[in-house]
Amino acid sequence: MPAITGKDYILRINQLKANIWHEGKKIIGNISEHPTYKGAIKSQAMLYDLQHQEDVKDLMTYFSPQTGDRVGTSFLQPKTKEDLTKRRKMTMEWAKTNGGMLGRSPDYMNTVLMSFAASASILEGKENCFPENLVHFYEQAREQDLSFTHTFINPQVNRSQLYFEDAEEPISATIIDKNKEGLVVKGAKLLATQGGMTDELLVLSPGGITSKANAFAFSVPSDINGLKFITRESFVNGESSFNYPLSSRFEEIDTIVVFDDVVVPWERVFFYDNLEVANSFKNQSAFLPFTLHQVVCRQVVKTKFLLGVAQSIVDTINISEYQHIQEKVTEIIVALETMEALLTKAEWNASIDEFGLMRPELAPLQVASCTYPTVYSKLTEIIQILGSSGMISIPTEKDFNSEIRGDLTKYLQSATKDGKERVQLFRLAWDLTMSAFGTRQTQYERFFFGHPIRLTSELYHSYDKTEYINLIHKFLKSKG
Ligand SMILES: Cc1cc2nc3c(=O)[nH]c(=O)nc-3n(C[C@H](O)[C@H](O)[C@H](O)COP(=O)(O)OP(=O)(O)OC[C@H]3O[C@@H](n4cnc5c(N)ncnc54)[C@H](O)[C@@H]3O)c2cc1C
Repeated sequence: MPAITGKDYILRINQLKANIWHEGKKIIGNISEHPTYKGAIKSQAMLYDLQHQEDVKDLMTYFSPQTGDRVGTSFLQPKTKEDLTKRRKMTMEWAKTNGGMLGRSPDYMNTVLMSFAASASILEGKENCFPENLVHFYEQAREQDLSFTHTFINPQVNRSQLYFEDAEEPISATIIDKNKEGLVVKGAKLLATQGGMTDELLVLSPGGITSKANAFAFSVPSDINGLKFITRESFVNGESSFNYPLSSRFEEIDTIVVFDDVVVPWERVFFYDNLEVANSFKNQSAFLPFTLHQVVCRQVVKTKFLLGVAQSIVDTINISEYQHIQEKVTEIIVALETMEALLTKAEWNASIDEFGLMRPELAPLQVASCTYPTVYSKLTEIIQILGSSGMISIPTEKDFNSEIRGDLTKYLQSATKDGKERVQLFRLAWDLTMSAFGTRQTQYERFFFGHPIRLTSELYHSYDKTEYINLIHKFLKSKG
């Protein structure tokens, strides 16, 4: 099956019947109709529909090298700068439909898989490694347009560097047995965003592991025997897009993943029991530059969304004459231009890598990923400050449909909008920055790619500083 439509996606996800636990109960019935999942599933379905929309289908798809069918552009292994540009435009096209709020739109994980498969040669000849499984699985995912979530973080039991898990039964997902069908895995992983609403779950060991039993990479269908998703509390307060413009549409539920003796079929195993590979594959592969490229594209779109909300508030209550307001909006402009400049530099300096991919320059993308986790929370704070009490005086759609409508329309009017239009804007600003959905977005941007401190440390170690050291040596030797 080539690039799917939204209907295909919904049908497949409903058929899966993954084992999902929500508020103490197992979800029974169609997941696409469940109040917590339905908004995000519908929004994700719209992304798949774009792959078939006449005016953008050439951007959203390309012709499979295997079948000649149209397949999703996020699976494209870029060989030229044009390919890389196409990938950027595709990600931005998808992100525009949700203001960058869907952190795990399918292009994120498709990019992860694409980059891993392109780097499969790293695994060749290494113990307990199956590069051919990885390549074959990528091809299958591309041809069937499979959707993915992933999980790699172990439960937050004890993060001391000296901690070694020695519980009787595994807490972190662990290989407890091997048989002729595959690996037997027991334990848990935190966390999987969109858990239960994707075809597949890609499972990887986190960096810095010390036990072979925790060293693995594989993918399993979301409904495989023994796999359980446990959701957090839902942040969907209702279906009204007036009241909850973002959470009603883009709530990507986060889940804890439990493996109860899950048998991972051998053909789905990419590597296991190999500490050296588990701790190095991610960074040696093309994962970082390509995944960060997708991430920064989405974050640029998200920053534009924030800027649009901020300036709309400024115009609506007419506060643009104040210098500190100008300074605050300018801070968002600076963030946007900085992120775009970093993205442009990464693409400008792209070059063919050892896997034959047109790889964007890594350092500017790393800089973006070190910057955004701290900048994003400042940007949301700016919106809270601009909106002030307006973020609180936000009656609901029901109020506007009641007999007090007249009061609200009159007393909540603004310089440029009637009461209802003004409240609609402020409800958006609230859902973006203050609701449970909004604060989760902030936590997501802080942590979804790992600890900010680890990201800075990685940049420190990978950044080539030789030229600058030589400059100083030369300077010190020179005479005035
Ligand atoms: C909204 C959201 C969605 C997510 N979605 C996914 C997903 O879909 N799939 C997935 O696999 N992961 C996901 N994650 C997990 C994410 O990758 C982790 O949050 C991140 O890697 C940090 O790990 P942790 O949360 O376990 O924090 P911890 O490691 O427990 O850190 C807690 C605190 O201690 C500090 N700390 C811990 N160890 C060290 C150290 N060695 N050096 C310095 N400081 C340290 C951290 O900086 C942090 O401040 C998601 C996270 C969030 C918040």
